[in-house]
Amino acid sequence: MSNSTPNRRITRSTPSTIKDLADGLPDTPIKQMRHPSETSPFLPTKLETLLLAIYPVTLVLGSLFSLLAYSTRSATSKYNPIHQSYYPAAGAPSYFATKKNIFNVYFVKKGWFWTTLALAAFVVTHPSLGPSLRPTVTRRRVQAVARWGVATTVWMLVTQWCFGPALVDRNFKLTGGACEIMEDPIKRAEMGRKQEFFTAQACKASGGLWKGGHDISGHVFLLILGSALLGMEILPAILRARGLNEERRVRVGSGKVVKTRSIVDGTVKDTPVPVVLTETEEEYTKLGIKVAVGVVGLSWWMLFMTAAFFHTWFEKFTGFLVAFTAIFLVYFLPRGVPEVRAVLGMPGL
Ligand SMILES: CCCCC/C=C\C/C=C\C/C=C\C/C=C\CCCC(=O)SCCNC(=O)CCNC(=O)[C@H](O)C(C)(C)COP(=O)(O)O
Ligand SMILES: Nc1ncnc2c1ncn2[C@@H]1O[C@H](COP(=O)(O)O)[C@@H](OP(=O)(O)O)[C@H]1O
Repeated sequence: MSNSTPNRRITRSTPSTIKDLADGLPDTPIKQMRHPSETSPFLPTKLETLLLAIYPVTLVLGSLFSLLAYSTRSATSKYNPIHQSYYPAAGAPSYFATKKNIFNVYFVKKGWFWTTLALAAFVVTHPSLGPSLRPTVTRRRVQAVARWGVATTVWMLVTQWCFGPALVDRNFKLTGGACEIMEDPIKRAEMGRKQEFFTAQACKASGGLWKGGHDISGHVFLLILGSALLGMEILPAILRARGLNEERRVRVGSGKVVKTRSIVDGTVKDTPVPVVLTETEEEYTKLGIKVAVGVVGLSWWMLFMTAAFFHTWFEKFTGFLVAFTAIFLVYFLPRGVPEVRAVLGMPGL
């Protein structure tokens, strides 16, 4: 990747904004006011920070709602930490506080499928990745699938299978958890060797109680990771369609940090080339984005419901932390490490 052409910001002769002025100054107080993402490519831009902040805010508001709302205080059932829900379900404060609610059963419990479907719709229709609805293999499509592959691997290791039980189950056992029927020696003998590595799913399916350990919220993890993945993928397309400025920065081969909008086809350019879309491409742009926004919206609502009616504060916090680690790996690490970016790329770049 060439970086011999200087960045547009550096070549501009007359400063027109306070930020331009600050860029030309040594370490002055104005310069110190710069957003952290302007100095480290690993950090989210102002807009990304604002959007990602929705997650912790939702978790806090949902948890506060469960403490303060009349419906939860007056419910005939109380929150039961072993069942991780209001128990018995018949006295739950809301339809959304029951595990069998239709959105939980068909949307969250199949959440990775819906995330994959929405991403696939965006990848095959959006003109910024390749010709709409044509099976052409482009670099951007391959890299989008690679990012999905890394996120899917993390999702699988955390919630499904990690060379045996998933990480959430291993963590539960490591922190002192066990399946209650395993404590009965007769039942334990009946189960045999196959189920020695017990998982939450196997425990609950055998009528046991999965209790005692720390249970990272799988729902919080999945809903944040899936919706942030879709959000991060479509954000550059939305910004471009609205003619808004792109503020992401990346470290290039020489070690210099440049704005992504000055990179065109892997080369640092003086003037970004404007994107012109045909009418059909615009239609597909809208369709791919609408599907993704729909899945992101429903994920947000279910995250709010999970925060309000399920889990303890700490279980939600660890679910959030694991999801944000995965988001950092897939979307922020490549900005600062050109070698990782060569494989995973970046949405819209
Ligand atoms: C970028 C495009 C992707 C490329 C994919 C390749 C081709 C795609 C072509 C078409 C796409 C159409 C369909 C997608 C087909 C296959 C890929 C999907 C793979 C899956 O994800 S299928 C598995 C679905 N399962 C889930 O989603 C389960 C989600 N549930 C959980 O993770 C857990 O239940 C939990 C975290 C919600 C918590 O569990 P509990 O503790 O409550 O039990
Ligand atoms: N928003 C939501 N709606 C319904 N059930 C939810 C939920 N969030 C969490 N749960 C339930 O709470 C339990 C713990 O979830 P998790 O650890 O995935 O966050 C799971 O119970 P089950 O495993 O009995 O279905 C899950 O279905």
